[in-house]
Amino acid sequence: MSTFRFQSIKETANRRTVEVKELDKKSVIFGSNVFNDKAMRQFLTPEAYKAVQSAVQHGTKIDRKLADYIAMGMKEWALSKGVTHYTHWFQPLTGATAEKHDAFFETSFDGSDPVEKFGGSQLVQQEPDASSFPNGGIRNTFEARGYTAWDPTSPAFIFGTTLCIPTVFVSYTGEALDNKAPLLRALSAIDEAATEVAKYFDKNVKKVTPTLGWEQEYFLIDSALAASRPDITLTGRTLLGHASAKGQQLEDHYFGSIPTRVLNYMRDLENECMLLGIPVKTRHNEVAPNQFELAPIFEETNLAVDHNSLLMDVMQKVAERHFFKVLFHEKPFKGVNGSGKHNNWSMATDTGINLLAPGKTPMSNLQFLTFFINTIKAVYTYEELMRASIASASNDHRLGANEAPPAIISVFIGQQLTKVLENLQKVTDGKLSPEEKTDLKLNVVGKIPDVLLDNTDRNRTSPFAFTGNKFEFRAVGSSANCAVSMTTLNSIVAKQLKDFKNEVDALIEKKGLKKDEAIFNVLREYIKQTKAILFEGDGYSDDWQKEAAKRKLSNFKTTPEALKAKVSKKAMDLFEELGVMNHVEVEARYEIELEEYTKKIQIEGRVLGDIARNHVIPTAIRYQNTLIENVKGLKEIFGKDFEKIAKEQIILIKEISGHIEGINSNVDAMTEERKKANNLTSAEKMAAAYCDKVKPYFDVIREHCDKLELLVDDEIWTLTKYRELLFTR
Ligand SMILES: NC(=O)CC[C@H](N)C(=O)O
Repeated sequence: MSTFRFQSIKETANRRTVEVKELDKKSVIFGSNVFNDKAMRQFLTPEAYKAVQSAVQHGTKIDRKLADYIAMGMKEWALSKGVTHYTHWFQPLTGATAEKHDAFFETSFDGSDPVEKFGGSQLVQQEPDASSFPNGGIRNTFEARGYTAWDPTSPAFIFGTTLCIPTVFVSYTGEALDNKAPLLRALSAIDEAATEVAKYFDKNVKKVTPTLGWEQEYFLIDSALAASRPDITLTGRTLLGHASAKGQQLEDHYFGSIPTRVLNYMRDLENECMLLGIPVKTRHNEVAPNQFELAPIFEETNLAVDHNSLLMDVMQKVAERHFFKVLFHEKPFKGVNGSGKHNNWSMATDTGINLLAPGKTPMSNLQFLTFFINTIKAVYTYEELMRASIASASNDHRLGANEAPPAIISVFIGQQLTKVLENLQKVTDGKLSPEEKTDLKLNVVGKIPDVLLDNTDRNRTSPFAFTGNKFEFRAVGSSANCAVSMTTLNSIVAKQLKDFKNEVDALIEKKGLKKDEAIFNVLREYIKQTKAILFEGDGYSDDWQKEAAKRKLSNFKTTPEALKAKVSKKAMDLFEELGVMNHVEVEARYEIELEEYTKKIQIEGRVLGDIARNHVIPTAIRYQNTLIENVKGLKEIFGKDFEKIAKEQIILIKEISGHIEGINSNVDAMTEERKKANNLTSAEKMAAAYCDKVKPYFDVIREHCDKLELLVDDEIWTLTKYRELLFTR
């Protein structure tokens, strides 16, 4: 009997739900562990409070003395909540979060004067010895050390007994070594560009804030079952396993009643989120068995990104209390839905207007159309960069099936807006007659209903869908740090809005057009130019693949191919012009992502070889020996008639040998390809070799293993099966 598998199943079957401590109402506990406005007013001097506010709102610098006062207040607040340590909390280019805790506690060298200390210098800047994080050559090239610097726009928070201070991670020469610094620069670029355009419609606008509401999909697997699978433990996904007879075909899990054990986990998690100020709102069962989703209320993008990164960490920690393991991988199980992290994005003005929501007047609708069409134009111009921004080894498995968008980037806008764009396209070139203006006001911009048909989920195959008052970037993967896709999206729209402003101003100045005439003229041209990116149909159909090729849209199915757009001249120019990243920072990220891809496939290859040889083959041989014994016995009893009686067993014995041979020869061939790939010197070539030469063996090896799973006696099969992983909760 394969003890580990059955022990795990038994352990899971005996699980009790873990009780969750009831806390006060959400509105009462929300943000209790955040150094938010309320805490700041209580613990900071008025000058210190003002300094933080001004840094948050206007990006002003905080002087050293005030930093000392802020640190003091922060420490007092933290100590009042039983905190012992502090850490600069940052997001290195591993995609995860990083922290190194230091105690407040200090003594003099002879052990006297023990005291809790935390000064402005510790708050503002730290130099973690973080030399082992990926840096893509930045730090070697410049021999620069890295340091973390306080980001006052994202408030400090307490997790456990540690005060966490959100920071950027940069080298002494100024290059960003993390995901947050470029994001902050992109957010500032779009603020500047969008504010200028918004001023066409309302002179009072002083700031535009991009907003983000992510939806986090995930799988929840019992921790004992997860631990029984080396592939889940080491790669976050199953590398083999025959499909369960029942999967998601009955659609009985989606939005179904949430299993009690899971619900308790969710409640516990939500309590933690409330304390941390993460405004989680929605929870439900997703489509695949054991798949779930959690979504917050949208927030300012920097905060939303921090909250998502923090959440992923908290989710795993809370899961341990409930004997679950969270799988964030985009495709942990073959044949059922994968997990996305749909990024709902919009822009809001400091006057309280959502720039992607239609308004009540023709002018506010023209404002909406301006931002709407500019976003479409940005995606059209930079579709390859958008694809690159969501590329990863794990997302490659998800794209193109089971309600995840294909690798071709397109924009879905729905019928109503398609018609509006068709009409706008007919606007006269140059000056407009009074009749035409009235007609436009009444019948085009005046006809956009203030509540657009909610298109959410209407087209699940669209990578970038307009959903009534925001765009939903559906292609983002569940394990991704949203900073990467959000840096790209906000940068491309910033650049587009800058160009738009220049074009409109030129028409006003040089051709003497009125402001609204100029806007109509530029938008008309954009509509004509960007048609290729609009697509309303089935993203999975072969017709779309052909049609997209005709429209010259990119269709990069794998990460190494897709990533190339990141270092194209077009991308470098974009990021450099906006001051988001210089070419060193862009190239470093490209290199890091290629290396990450290579390493992930390398690890998967090794794990698969190991499981196939050390679990599957020995088990298959054990079963084959039983069959051989059986055949021998039959021969002993039945003599020459045994062949007829043992016919099926003999076929099975041969079949098993065939699969064993299939596994062995392909694992050997895969290992050979890995060796060859490892000898390549460029990161680009190595990633391509792992993708094109090594990875194709995964399916072949898996096929043999999965066939054997069906043949071999269930009692001795060592690997926990799909039906057990997906249906035991
Ligand atoms: N219901 C849904 O929206 C499913 C989305 C799907 N899980 C994805 O990969 O994006």
